[in-house]
Amino acid sequence: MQLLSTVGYPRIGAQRELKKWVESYFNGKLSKEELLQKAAEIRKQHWSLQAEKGVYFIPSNDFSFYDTFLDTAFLLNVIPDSYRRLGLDDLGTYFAMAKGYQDAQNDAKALPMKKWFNTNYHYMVPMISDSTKFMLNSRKPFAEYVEALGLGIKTKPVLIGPFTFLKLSKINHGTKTYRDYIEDILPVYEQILNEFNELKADYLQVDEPILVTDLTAEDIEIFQFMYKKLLSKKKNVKILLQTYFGDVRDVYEKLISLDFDALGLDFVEGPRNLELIKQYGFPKDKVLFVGVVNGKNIWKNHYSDTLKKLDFIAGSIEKNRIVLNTSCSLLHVPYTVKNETQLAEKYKIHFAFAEEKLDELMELAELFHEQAFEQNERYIRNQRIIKEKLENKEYWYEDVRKEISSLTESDFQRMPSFAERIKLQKNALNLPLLPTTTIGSFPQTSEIRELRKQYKNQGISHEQYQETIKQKITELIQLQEKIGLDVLVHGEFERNDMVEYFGENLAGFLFTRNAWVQSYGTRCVKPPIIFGDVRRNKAITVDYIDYAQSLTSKPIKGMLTGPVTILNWSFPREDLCLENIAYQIALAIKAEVMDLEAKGIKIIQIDEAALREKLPLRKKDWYDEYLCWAIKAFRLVHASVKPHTQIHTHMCYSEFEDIIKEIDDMDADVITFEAARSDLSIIDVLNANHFRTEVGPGVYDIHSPRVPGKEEIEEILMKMIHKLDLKKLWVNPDCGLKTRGMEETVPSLQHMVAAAKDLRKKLL
Ligand SMILES: CN1c2c(nc(N)[nH]c2=O)NC[C@@H]1CNc1ccc(C(=O)N[C@@H](CCC(=O)N[C@@H](CCC(=O)N[C@@H](CCC(=O)O)C(=O)O)C(=O)O)C(=O)O)cc1
Ligand SMILES: N[C@@H](CCS)C(=O)O
Ligand SMILES: [Zn+2]
Repeated sequence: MQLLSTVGYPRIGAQRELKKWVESYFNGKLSKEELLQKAAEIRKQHWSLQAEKGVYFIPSNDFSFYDTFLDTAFLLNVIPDSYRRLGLDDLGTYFAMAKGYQDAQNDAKALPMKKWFNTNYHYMVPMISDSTKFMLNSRKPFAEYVEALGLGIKTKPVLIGPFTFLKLSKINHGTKTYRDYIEDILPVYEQILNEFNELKADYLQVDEPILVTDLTAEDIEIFQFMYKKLLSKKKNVKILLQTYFGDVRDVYEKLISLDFDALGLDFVEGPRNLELIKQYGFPKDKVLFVGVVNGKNIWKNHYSDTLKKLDFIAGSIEKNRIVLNTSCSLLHVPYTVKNETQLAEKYKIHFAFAEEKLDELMELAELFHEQAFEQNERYIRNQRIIKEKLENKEYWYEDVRKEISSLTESDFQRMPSFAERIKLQKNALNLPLLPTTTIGSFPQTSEIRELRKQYKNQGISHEQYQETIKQKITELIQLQEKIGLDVLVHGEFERNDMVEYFGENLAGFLFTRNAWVQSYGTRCVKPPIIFGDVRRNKAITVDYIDYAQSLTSKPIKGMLTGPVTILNWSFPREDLCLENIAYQIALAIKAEVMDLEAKGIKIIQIDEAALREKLPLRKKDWYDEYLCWAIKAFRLVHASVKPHTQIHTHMCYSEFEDIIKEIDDMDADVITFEAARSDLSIIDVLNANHFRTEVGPGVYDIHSPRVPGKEEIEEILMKMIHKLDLKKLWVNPDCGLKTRGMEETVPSLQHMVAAAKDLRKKLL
């Protein structure tokens, strides 16, 4: 029988228990001992479930209180002095790195956070400097291995590999590169290997996902050097080199020649891995962990397609050296379909969340071994469900399809040119120099969330809900006027999430009650599911935004989420063309834009927070596979507005260096984005590329409760002014304020407005 494996399992709990416990610990409502105890209980549940479902290679050390990359930094003692100096206990230091720490004496910023490859998960970026002393600083991987053994479960401990760790860390030293830390990091990994050897672990999973990205000749040489050295110290514990999110074309030949015991390859996002096996073969002394169950999407596995892949692989490798695996960690999918009690069975049959994916592994193993698998009832059922999905006409909109097929170039081209319309907009808006604004959301207090819960559970009527939201909007308009902001927002109080909310209000989407996925730390998202064609049947945001504008003479910025972001933060159908889905969503959001404009809204922001995220991991695919339609989808949304309507967009992450021209080509009038957490490096990029669009690089980081001082913001603005055209500069935070409390939001915005006002005086 085929052995089964998972790369990792979700850890937040089926009802987000871990998130709630950690937050209770932050609020002082749960003691450290209670938190540790509850964490052990949830780990036990995950291990036991996987054992029950027949998984042989069950991961351990995939659990984390915040992020496994941060755990690795902590394990390797990559802890900057600024956190050590706080004198906190281990857990306190760990959370200070995650969230920042501020008290009367101390002010430590959180570590930077970045997107984990092309997912909506964020990892904490370790900071390596000359004072970093690599050494074993935590017992976590060993303790969890022993904990599982105590339950009678022998796990496969999981570690981020040294190569990926160094490549994704920030080296805080002018001249040094990651290469300079190889000799420091390897002895710690050697020690880890030795300890697992002493603990008699069978297999250690070492994750090196960076191998699926473009590597230079130097990278490859370093990778080889590191593993030759490390593997030469290997004893009994076997090493599984695990990759995911793509293929390993740059290093496959090296991987098969190194002394790994097993390789883990992704055959969902890395179809080219099949060709590599065919072309170069697969050594007789290794085991192949075959990632065929998609760890990133929630659609049922297409057994017939998967069995074809497995058959192909079995042409080069005997079945007893093949382990059936998930394509990546199941961290990126929700827990179980079972908890979707409000979703009709006719939809649910199409989904496999983490728990159901374990069943899929088991069924695939059975089918893989059967000569006559086509007669197996599991196979027949799977074929029937897939067919039903393809033929389903419930969300099939001929009008939308027709509109898309008749689009011409002019539908993507806004007129007149940027230079002409920006003048008209400046006259119409009459804003001061360095206009101040926010990104859209204001604190989502527990009061608002509780209100929405009541509404969803039919505890209050639609009118009561709407009334209270409008009350909140009224208070927020007054607050923003008092703070002195120039362009106001309605606060997004009616939205559970910037994507899920639109999914709930567009035909073609399904939404869930419990399908939570971790985004960062304790923060989760519930991606809507794109089930068919997308259409806007009714206006979505117009009523609230129109109401907000009726309360003030200052401009209200109408707030929408863009098509690429809605697509990227949903679970799209795997059998439909992404470009087409993006255009369908674009037409729906365009209708919303036109309605807002008709109501007299002068500024409309179309957030494309996730545009950068799904850029293919291989540079050569960037344009043809993605940007060519992603940029067009955005342009389609706003191409028809009047010249004096100002279009803003927002992106949370500043790693735009290589696609800066394409971002300018989105043809927005203003773009706001994250900058504070990335040392304002984006400013040089904008400067060097003569960026045309007006810009609002964030002046403070909203991911931490830390309140920035007025002088600090002024200093940041001065740096921006030195490099960017003063007349094109906006002043705003990095991102929306939904995760913050009012207590820090108000002083932060007051400082921001005061800094802008002071500078205006100085500069005029
Ligand atoms: C900008 N970001 C976003 C990303 N992806 C998205 N889909 N959306 C984003 O905004 N990716 C990149 C970043 C990630 N950033 C964040 C920031 C904040 C969160 C977050 O706060 N998530 C919330 C859940 C939000 C939500 O859906 N809330 C619902 C349900 C609220 C709830 O839990 N209700 C309780 C009752 C009330 C209570 O006790 O508070 C319940 O049902 O029991 C809502 O508001 O209605 C989180 O809690 O994690 C995510 C990503
Ligand atoms: N308008 C959204 C963008 C977040 S990326 C917000 O302010 O939360
Ligand atoms: Zn943002």
